Amino acid sequence: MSDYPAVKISGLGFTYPSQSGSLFTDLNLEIQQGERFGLFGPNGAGKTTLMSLMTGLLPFNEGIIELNGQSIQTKDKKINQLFGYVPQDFSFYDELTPVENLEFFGAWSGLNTKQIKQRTAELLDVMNLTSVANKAVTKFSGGMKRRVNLAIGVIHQPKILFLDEPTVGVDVQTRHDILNYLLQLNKNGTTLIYTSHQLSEAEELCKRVAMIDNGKIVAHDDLDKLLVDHEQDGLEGLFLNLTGKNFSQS
Ligand SMILES: Nc1ncnc2c1ncn2[C@@H]1O[C@H](COP(=O)(O)OP(=O)(O)OP(=O)(O)O)[C@@H](O)[C@H]1O
Repeated sequence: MSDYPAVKISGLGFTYPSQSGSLFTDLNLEIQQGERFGLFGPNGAGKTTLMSLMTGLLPFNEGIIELNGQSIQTKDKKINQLFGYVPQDFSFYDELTPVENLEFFGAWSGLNTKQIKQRTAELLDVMNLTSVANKAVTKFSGGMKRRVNLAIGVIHQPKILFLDEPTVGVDVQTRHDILNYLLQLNKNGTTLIYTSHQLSEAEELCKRVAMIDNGKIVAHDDLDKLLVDHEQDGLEGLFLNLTGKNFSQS
């Protein structure tokens, strides 16, 4: 494991071209190796945008974002192999089967044929998708699609995994299975960087959190410590205390 933080953001500035003001100004954040880190905030706070910046999907001009000590702005393909991204919107090809999707994204992330075959079989099993492995994803339920989305994000065994609302629209059993899988990945050394509006799930998964409001980080610490410091017994109260906004309405 390297000595670098998993993520280091220094002096980040970002403005959407269509917006008048900056969303982020001089934003700084460090996430250490092996953390289970949650990024929370009201609708429009900037969580998805920050994920897109950390994963290089959105370009920026001000500041530096490093993953394991490497700038995300480098053109080196190795940095893409370092992290996985499970976006809120499904990122697979609907008309393809889970096997075809995993083969495609496995090759895209640099795996060889043997590795792709092995990882595809493993992930179909772990995600309980073996019986539908050769059926087009378009006919799947929301929960099955979430599992395909997650499998694609982890096919290359990334060291850092970004997850944007990975359990939206899934049933209790699927949520439980996904959370257990993520905890297992973290035990084996994967850094998890997660955002969600499911607070009970977040409390279960995240050890360290940052609260973001209007593009500013208003708190960043161990979840347990923040709860004690702000005399709260859960993320819902903490959120209200820090942002003045009700999470369930955000
Ligand atoms: N493509 C875009 N072009 C212009 N403005 C955008 C774009 N995407 C997001 N924004 C604006 O940037 C701000 C942050 O949005 P973002 O989606 O990052 O928030 P969020 O915290 O992820 O919200 P949510 O909880 O609703 O997913 C909002 O004011 C939003 O309107």
